[in-house]
Amino acid sequence: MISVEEAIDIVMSQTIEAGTEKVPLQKATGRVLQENILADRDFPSFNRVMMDGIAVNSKAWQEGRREFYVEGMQTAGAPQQALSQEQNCIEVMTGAMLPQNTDVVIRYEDVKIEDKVARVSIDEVKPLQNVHLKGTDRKLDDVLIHKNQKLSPAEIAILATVGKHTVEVVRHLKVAIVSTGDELVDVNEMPHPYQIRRSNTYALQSALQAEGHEAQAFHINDEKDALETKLREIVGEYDVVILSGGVSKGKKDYVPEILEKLNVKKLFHGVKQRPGKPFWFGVREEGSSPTAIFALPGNPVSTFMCFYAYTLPWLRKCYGLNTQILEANLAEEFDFQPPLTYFLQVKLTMDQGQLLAVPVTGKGSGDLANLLEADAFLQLPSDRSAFKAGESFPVIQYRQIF
Ligand SMILES: Nc1nc2c(c(=O)[nH]1)N[C@H]1C(S)=C(S)[C@@H](COP(=O)(O)OP(=O)(O)OC[C@H]3O[C@@H](n4cnc5c(N)ncnc54)[C@H](O)[C@@H]3O)O[C@H]1N2
Ligand code: MOO
Ligand SMILES: [Mg+2]
Repeated sequence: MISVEEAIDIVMSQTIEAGTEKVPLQKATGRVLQENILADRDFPSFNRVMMDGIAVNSKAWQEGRREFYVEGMQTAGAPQQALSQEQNCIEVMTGAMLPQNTDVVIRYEDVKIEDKVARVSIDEVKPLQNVHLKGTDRKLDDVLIHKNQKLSPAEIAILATVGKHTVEVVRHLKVAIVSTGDELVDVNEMPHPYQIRRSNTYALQSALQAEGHEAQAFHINDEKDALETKLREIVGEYDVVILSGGVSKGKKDYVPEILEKLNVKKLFHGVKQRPGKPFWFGVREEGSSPTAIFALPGNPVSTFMCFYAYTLPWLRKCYGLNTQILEANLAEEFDFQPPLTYFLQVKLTMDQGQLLAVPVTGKGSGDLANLLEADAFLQLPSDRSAFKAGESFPVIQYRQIF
């Protein structure tokens, strides 16, 4: 059996080259950009009025004029007008082009308009006040967003403004999630006393969805022929296969032998950790592109933990993204004797700017209801058995709490 550190190194060394694809802007959030985005015009692209009010010529102002005849109105979305007489003004709206022959905008709040004459009630104006000058934010052809940037709503706004209705991003790998087990029925079914509803595939699909990722779910019973036939198809078609169950010592735990029969190269089986000890990982190099296979132990908390500790950081790395691992302080002392890395379930709180982890142990890796009580797993190293309050350890969060 290998250590958690070795298992992580092996998994992370097996990233898949995802390639690129084009997606519509509305589907681009969370994706990793694969092109540089340039300004298609100056920002702003014209001298833009910043306040609703009147536009005047500063020369007239300097000569002492405080009353201006209103010549017309320049609204947003209309071609630029020109002030014909320097002593006059034009009413202007936010987002409109500043009329030619004007260079100062005075807000309606500082003006009283009666009988087409605007009387200004302030004593001072600054040159170009309330004017957003063409090209002052960014210039035509400036690089606005660099390749490899993960797209958030801020980048989406910029992509929209430069007219990118489709965007080149890192391709999403095709992910299959497969539950195995004769005891499992689907959510819409009523289980017999000896059955349960399958929850792992839904949990994994949801965890991927939270990451903006789609995945197809399958179920296979504990039958060698069915496993071989269906897994052959799935492994042939998908880039990533996440299995749950059938990897331990049971008489119907066929998954490892079937995967090896399908020429999936086993990279490890068994990790010195709790939960998730029987975790199996391998790759199939056959065909045009490799397939990575995460065969996670079926106990719900094990499946859950292994996905967040291994599969998710691996998937992000395939897309050129890092998984930042925070540390949290243990809130109370904790003992764990076996020489295994213990992923302790914890409830996270914030204490004077520090993450604090309160143990909520639950009843083992079959106790999926305990996932509701915790937010994260605190990774306690295998080389010690006593952990003191206040010590800090890496934390793998599955619930975003802040
Ligand atoms: N003799 C030994 N027995 C077991 C060992 C061991 O070392 N020696 N390891 C235990 C550990 S640790 C784990 S974890 C489990 C892993 O079991 P499998 O990966 O073989 O999974 P199954 O046997 O198929 O199922 C285990 C458990 O999980 C439930 N399950 C499975 N899939 C789902 C699902 N999609 N949704 C909800 N629940 C699921 C299943 O009903 C079982 O209760 O093995 C221990 N045994
Ligand atoms: O590894 Mo198992 O996940 O402890 O129950
Ligand atoms: Mg089993």
